[in-house]
Amino acid sequence: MISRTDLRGALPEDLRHVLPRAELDVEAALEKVRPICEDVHHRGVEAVRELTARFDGVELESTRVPVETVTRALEELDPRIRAALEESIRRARLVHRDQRRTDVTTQVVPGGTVTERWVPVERVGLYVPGGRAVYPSSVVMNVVPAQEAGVSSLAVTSPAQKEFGGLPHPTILAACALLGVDEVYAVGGAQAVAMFAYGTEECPPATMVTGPGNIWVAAAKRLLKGRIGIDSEAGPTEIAILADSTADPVHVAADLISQAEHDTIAAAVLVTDSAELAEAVERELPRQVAATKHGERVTEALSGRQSGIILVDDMEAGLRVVDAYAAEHLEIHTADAPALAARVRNAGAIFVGAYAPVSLGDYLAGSNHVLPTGGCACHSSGLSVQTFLRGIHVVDYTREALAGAAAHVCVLADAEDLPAHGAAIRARFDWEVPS
Ligand SMILES: NC(=O)c1ccc[n+]([C@@H]2O[C@H](COP(=O)([O-])OP(=O)(O)OC[C@H]3O[C@@H](n4cnc5c(N)ncnc54)[C@H](O)[C@@H]3O)[C@@H](O)[C@H]2O)c1
Ligand SMILES: N[C@H](CO)Cc1c[nH]c[nH+]1
Ligand SMILES: [Zn+2]
Repeated sequence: MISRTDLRGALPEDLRHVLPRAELDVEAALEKVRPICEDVHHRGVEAVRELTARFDGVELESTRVPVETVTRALEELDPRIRAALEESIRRARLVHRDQRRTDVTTQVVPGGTVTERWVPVERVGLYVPGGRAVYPSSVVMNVVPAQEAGVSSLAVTSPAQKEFGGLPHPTILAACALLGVDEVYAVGGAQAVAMFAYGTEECPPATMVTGPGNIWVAAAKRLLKGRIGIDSEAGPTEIAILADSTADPVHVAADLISQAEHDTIAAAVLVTDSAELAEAVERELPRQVAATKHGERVTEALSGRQSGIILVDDMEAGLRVVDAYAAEHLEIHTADAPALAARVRNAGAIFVGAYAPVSLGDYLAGSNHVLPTGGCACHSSGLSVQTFLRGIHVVDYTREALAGAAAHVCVLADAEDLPAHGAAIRARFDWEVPS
């Protein structure tokens, strides 16, 4: 069900070949999504409708969900789901509120200051997945940081669902209403990203698109980045677990399965220095998979090349492996988990010890679950308030402060053979700026 690679005795230099990502990677998907995005660019809403019919089997009359439908979804929401969503929102707000930035003014010289002013982007399109599973929790994870950042125009999009009359799943609509978002579209996949990038007759363009999605959504974000701002490439889910002999194989197997459940190309990786744990997890996986609802999907994900158990000599080697892999989620199940966690350099989010499973972070830890995948965790962060902010430097110098910098500016301008830069300084003074 899951492959095992023994790296004991020799850890190869290039760990990327040991831990390949899914066969169908974002780069390969780019060629498929390019014509989709071009079609939306040139034909607008007509193309979005046709693509929705092709990929989601729904003939949309309008891509926009009526506001009354969004409001009604909340009225009809199961009170237990409402209570859980409210608690999820409350905890996420606590964490994301603390991420807000204050403007900082630095006095560089008397009369010369630089202020970093934090300004939210104007309009964001928030993607909420809805293909194999539905993700009201991703409404919370997208909307809360955008709101805390002060974004004034928020639109949510999620795939049209055949069984719900071509609307996104009602719990997704209810979560939007709970958070005060009433601009919602029934569009999924690459065409949704293109809709926000170019705008259509029914959806004004956005400055930025964020949110998780499958390989097609991640590829569209990579393709249109620049035309529109994006967060990280939050594609097919990954979990890596770094564990020693103290780990409980039942917990480890359950957590691997919990994330394999997302997608047939989800990745579940165990890195351990304990052959006994590896064997116990190998025995435990089929037992738990047999009892899980999405067993077929989980089996495909676990048996894919992107998943596996890696045996290493010790935790030092284990750390090198997980850092090279840069997982979206990294769980640490070891004797001194906090100390080891503090040494990890590359991961979207780290879950410390036996009582912080990824499932907690998916819904209720207060942390954000929109996280970088495909190795992007070595250079990108998960979704946060910062994602929606731009730091603008405001430069304010008096005549005297400029005079104090003039000679150095002119020397550097000459050194770069850009004399007009120096001339712009000289033009402000009636004395000759020495060069
Ligand atoms: N990294 C993260 O933060 C994070 C968080 C939550 C979920 N996820 C991931 O999000 C993904 C959700 O995927 P999903 O499929 O359930 O929903 P999704 O909404 O991402 O994708 C569904 C859409 O994909 C499009 N599509 C389907 N097949 C296609 C094809 N062959 N060609 C082009 N477009 C196609 C359809 O238009 C459909 O609307 C999973 O991979 C999950 O692991 C990631
Ligand atoms: N594990 C996903 C992030 O990759 C997030 C999620 C939402 N719902 C359940 N799980
Ligand atoms: Zn999950």
